[in-house]
Formats: sequence, structure tokens, C-alpha cells
Amino acid sequence: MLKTVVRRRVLTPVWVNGVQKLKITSQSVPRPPRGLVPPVLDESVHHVRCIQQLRSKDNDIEKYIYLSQLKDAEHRTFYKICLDNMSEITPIIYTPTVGDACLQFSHIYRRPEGLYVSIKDKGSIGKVLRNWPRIDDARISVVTDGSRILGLGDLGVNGMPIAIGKLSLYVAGAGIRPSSTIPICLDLGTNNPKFLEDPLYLGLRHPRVSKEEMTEFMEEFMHEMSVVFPKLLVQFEDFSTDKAFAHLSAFRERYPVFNDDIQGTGAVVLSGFMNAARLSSAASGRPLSDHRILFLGAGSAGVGVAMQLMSFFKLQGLSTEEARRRIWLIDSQGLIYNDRGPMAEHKKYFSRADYSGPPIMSLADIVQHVKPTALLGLSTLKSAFNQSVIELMSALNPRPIIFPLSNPVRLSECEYDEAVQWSNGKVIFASGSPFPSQEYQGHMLHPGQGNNMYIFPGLGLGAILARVSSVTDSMVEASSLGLADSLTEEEHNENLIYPRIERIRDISAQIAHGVIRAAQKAGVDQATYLRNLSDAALMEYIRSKMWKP
Ligand SMILES: O=C([O-])CC(=O)C(=O)O
Ligand SMILES: [Mg+2]
Repeated sequence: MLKTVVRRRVLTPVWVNGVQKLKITSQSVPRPPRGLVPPVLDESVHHVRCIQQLRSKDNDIEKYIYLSQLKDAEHRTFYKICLDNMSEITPIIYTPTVGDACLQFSHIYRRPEGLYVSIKDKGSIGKVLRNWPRIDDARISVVTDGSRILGLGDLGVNGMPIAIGKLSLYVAGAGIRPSSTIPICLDLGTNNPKFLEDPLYLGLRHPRVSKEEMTEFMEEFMHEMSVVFPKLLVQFEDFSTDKAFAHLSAFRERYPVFNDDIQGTGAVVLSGFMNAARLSSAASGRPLSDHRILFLGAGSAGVGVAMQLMSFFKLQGLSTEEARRRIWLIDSQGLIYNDRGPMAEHKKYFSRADYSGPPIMSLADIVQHVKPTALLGLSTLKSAFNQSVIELMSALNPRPIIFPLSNPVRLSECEYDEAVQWSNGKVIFASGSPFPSQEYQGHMLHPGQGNNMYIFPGLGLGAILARVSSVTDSMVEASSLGLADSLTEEEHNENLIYPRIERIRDISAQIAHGVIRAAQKAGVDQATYLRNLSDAALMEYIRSKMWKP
């Protein structure tokens, strides 16, 4: 009789001194009944076959569709090739290509994936949630209402791929079981006229509902989520700024929830900034506490990052007030300062009291006024960091920190090759979406990718394993410190500010470790049996919980 389980040789790519090599390992795999697969179907060869099929597609959206179908048909193969080819595949299943997938979602749609909850379900949301087929397994949900997808604006239910993409990274990057994830798109209407007129649009064909109706809906939704899925962590994603702040503050004390754009982006930038500031201060001789950070963009991500960067200064011994004064924000009306007149609530905290002249509008003029050491972009204003701005930053700083963080690539405030040229190779750079490395005067220079994808898998894993009742600021800060500390000596020697994404599982484990400890300190952990584990035992526990494709 045919054995139903056999051991197979598997080729696994590993990184040795920065070079990818193949390691031969062996693994138990179920064997299908004889005759139902081709005579020679070796798994590791099949992975190579899939990668070849992927590479044969000549545009990225075709690649996205291919990978979606592969995930549906053979999810182990999909996750295996994701993990083995992270830097090639993340730009397809995630930013930037996922942005195009969202824009075209109603046209490229093939099969249902995830859960749709619409305003029509108000009053019976629990019933809809109970239709989910894997209720007991549910551990993590990414929830969007599509109101601000990446930098692309209101995409309504076409925002679903962002929730799907983030959860694929939870599985690949942190080893969350695929069956434990629920992508959720809330359909509260859309104000995007193009979609309202598109006959193929998959969502409700009316404008967004009123604020009151939305608030009632969200109250019911979050309550029912906690009843139907008692072990679920919720990640809010790509809600427009006002909603992002409102929902986070309404629910964060009551349910285990965090906002990826405010807190995840904040944590990833804090982490990269800590490493960038060390490099920059080493060149200028100025103390770390002297950094001055100028933000272009004061939406949920901009203010979220600014809040998180206060920790950087506090870690250097500054008071909260001193830390606040190291940060300047710019919105569409220029530098934000008190005497400018009324402004949105979330901008007030960083509004400057030390300037009272006429509005300063141009970025170059603001740079002259502030004299920042770091310029961060969360504005979705393509090319806002132009040649004169970067030359000015380079004149002010031997190694200027320039982080154009807007997504996707085509909304980036500047491109890496430009920043390298205009700063004569001196720039310390991180962007939200990926850019290729550059050769400059015989040296290879590498951009950082300051994307929340480094943070949320590990933050989520730690929160899930500790069974937290809420996600505290200290847990978010711990995720950031865990990431900053995760660089290997080799990565430091290459002047990287973020680790290589290929090491995402190690990075996520390290982040989860810090997050669990922070949760324990805050007393929000319900898995109290983890408290007694030594650091090494806790690390082993985390690794043992990671699902492997
Ligand atoms: O999804 C990404 O690439 C990062 C992010 O959260 C956003 O831009 O909204
Ligand atoms: Mg986002």
C-alpha cells in the first residue's frame, strides 16, 4: 500500500553573508493518491515552476492576479514562495501593486475572499459575522472602510485587497495561520464619483452615510466582533484621517485594536529614525537630542508618526514638552502655527507657538525657517521634495535624513536616485514603498523601506499570543524598539536603517517578544502563563507558534 505521508527533500533559500543560497532540508508531506498528480511532481521543483510562471507575466497586475489564484488553489505553495522571495513578492501582493489592484478591484475580481459588512446589515451585524466559516480559529482581522486607501483616496469596497494583502503578510511574516485571518471591508458607501458610475463596481452605489450613522454602525460592529470572535485582534486600516483617530480613541480602551496607519507607521518610522539619527549625528557631531524634524503632511499617518517620534527625544532624556518642540508640521496651508487661525483638532498638539508672522507656504522657505535635520513626507504630494529642497537639506546637514513615506511609489515625495544625486550620495533615506538600490561613485547605496509591514506582523503576533485585552502605547513602542534592535552587525556595517525583509520571521519574533513583555508590564495580557517564562523560553515559545508553509 502507498504510504500517505512521505519525506521529501526541500530546497530552502537562506541568506549567508548577504548572499542567497539554497539549503537542502527534508520535510514530511502528504502524498496524494496515485494517478491524481503527474508522475514526477517534486514540491521544491514545483516552487521553482511557480516562480517562473510568475516572472513570465509582463505586468504587475497580471502577477497580482496569478498570485491571488495561487493562494486560493495552493496556499502552502503561495506562502512558501512568498517567504523565500520576500523582496520580489511583497511589491506585488502589497504596496505598490496592491494599490492598482484596489483601483481595479471591481474589474479583476474573480472569487470571494474575506468578509463584507455593509450599512444594510446595521441591526444584524452579528448574524453576518456568524456566517464566517472559521469562527473558532479567528485571531486577527484587518478592517477597512476603504475611505483612504494608501494615498489613493476613497475607494469604497475596492479597498478589500489592502486588507487581504496585509493579512498575507501576517501569515508570511509572522506565521499566523491562514485560517486565523479575516479580511473585512465595511461598505458605508463611497464618495468616489468614478465608482458610483462604474457598472462593475462591487459596493453600494450611494455616497458615504452620515457621521452619526457611521458611529452607530461602528459601535455595533465592534461589539459584535468581540462577541462572535472572542480571541480576535482588530487592525484598523486605511480609514480617512478623522475616522482613523475617532475610531481608535473610541475603541482602544474597550477592545484589542490598533490602527496601522497611525501606530504601525509611527512605530516603523521611529525605529528607522533611531538608526538614521545615529548615522546622521555621527557625521555632524551633534547630539541625538538636537535633531529637528519637519513633517510634510498632517493626516493620520503624519500626526501618528509625529506622536511616536516624541519617544525618540524622550529616550534621550528630554521632557514631553521639549520633545514636542523638536517637531514641526506642514499641511496644505503651509507651516502649522497657532496664530494661523482655526485648524483640525488632531493638528493642534504640534501647532507652533513660537512663530507669528505671515503664513509660510513654500517648503523651501519652511526648511530655511526650521533648519531641520530630518524631512519626512506623509503628504502624497509627488515630487514635493524637489532638487532645491534636497540641496538645501544637504547644505544644512552633512547627512540629511529624508523619508518620503507616501504610498504607493508614484505618490512618493521623491525617488531614491534623485535623493542620492542631489545630496551627493549623503542622504539617509527611507520611503514607504520600495525603491531599487543605487550605485554611486563605485559604492552600492541601499534605501530603507519605512513601511508598517515591518511592524504589524510582529506586533499582532505578540498581541495574539499574550491574548491582550487592549493594545497599549507601550506595546507599540516596544515593537519599534524591537525592530530597531533587530539589525545584524552586517546590516549595521552596510549602514542600513532597517533589516533585510528576507529575515522577516526573525524580526517578527523579536518584535513579538518585546510586545509580550510590554503587555505583561501593562497588565493587559490574559495569557498570564507566559509571565513565568525566561526570555529564551519565551522566544522559543513564539517561534514554536509560527505556522510554516
Ligand atoms: O499599506 C502600506 O503600504 C502602508 C500603509 O499602511 C499605507 O500607506 O496606508
Ligand atoms: Mg494603511
